[in-house]
Amino acid sequence: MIQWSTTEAPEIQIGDRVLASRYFLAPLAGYTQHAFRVAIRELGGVGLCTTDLVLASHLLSGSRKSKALLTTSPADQPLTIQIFGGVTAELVAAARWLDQHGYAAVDLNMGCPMAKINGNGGGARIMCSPDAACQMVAEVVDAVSIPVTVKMRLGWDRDSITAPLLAREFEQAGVAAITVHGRTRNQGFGGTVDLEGIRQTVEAVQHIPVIGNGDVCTVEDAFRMRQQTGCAAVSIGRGAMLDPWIFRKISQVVQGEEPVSEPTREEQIQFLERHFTLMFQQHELFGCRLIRKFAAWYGARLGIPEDLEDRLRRLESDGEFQDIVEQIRLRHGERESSVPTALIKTPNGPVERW
Ligand SMILES: Cc1cc2nc3c(=O)[nH]c(=O)nc-3n(C[C@H](O)[C@H](O)[C@H](O)COP(=O)(O)O)c2cc1C
Repeated sequence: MIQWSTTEAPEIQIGDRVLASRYFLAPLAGYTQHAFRVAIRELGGVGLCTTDLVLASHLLSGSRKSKALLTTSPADQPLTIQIFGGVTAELVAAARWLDQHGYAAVDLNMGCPMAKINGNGGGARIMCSPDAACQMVAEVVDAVSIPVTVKMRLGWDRDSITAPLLAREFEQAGVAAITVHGRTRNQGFGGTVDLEGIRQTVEAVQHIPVIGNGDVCTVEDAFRMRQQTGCAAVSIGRGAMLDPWIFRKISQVVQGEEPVSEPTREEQIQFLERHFTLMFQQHELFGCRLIRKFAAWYGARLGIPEDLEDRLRRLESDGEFQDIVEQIRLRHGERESSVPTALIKTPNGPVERW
């Protein structure tokens, strides 16, 4: 077990917000909707959640999809809204709209590697034009009174590592914090995270918190990220779907409550039920479709037998869900494989095709 100093304050300040924990849920488009955020917050230890990325022009036109992504509740705080787009005027207008409608913070996506996002001029593509990126960020910061943060990768490729330079410039422009996923755009989700690259970004700024991100799947990974990079906080994406209790466990270690407790069998089943209930409350029958993609992430961790994981992946109705849960209660842990099915599911193949 990697030890962690218990003398450090557990909370962190980003702009005018004081967050109770330094361990955040990273945005995962298609997964980190309201239902997942609330279900995971209820387990404890989450300092901040961020929405899936919302296209600025869709937010402004009030599209149904963007409204669903902006859905929040008192149980879903603190929350940051992430926007993206290649047109500065749209990003400025979207950030202003969020400010005027009571949202507490806005995050600009400069990290997404997907072709359709980069084709819009958004996502990681922006990092290729540092002057334009700085201008864009400065205009958004100047337009709002809420904290503006930026999520980025280390750069476009190995020969173009721009994160440290951009972080320094963004701090000057008034950005409140920066999250760095320790991979380049061309790495996609392959290879390993470059902790040295994150460290260089941490060292490039003067005061603002840098949040380290990438491949944190255990409590040890989280503390290693902090020790080796010096980052002020850690954001966890896929690791939270593979183990929704990761934040609670980190918080137990931070508070000196070792050994950390693993969720009981009943807690695991109740988590699945809670996530589904929240999803169904918001989306009704469509919630069944949305919960399907979690099956591959949850199966191994929640002790779901493979055949029931497969049924969850094809879920059609509330009644069927109740039946599956009843079966899981009877057959919890009866699995051939303890490797989560989802671990082979991140984008692969030539990067141009994503
Ligand atoms: C399915 C999926 C969807 C993602 N969606 C977003 C997104 O909407 N916004 C964003 O900034 N990053 C997004 N990311 C990147 C993650 O936030 C994170 O940077 C990356 O997965 C590395 O962290 P992890 O290893 O903890 O998952 C996504 C990643 C995945 C796998």
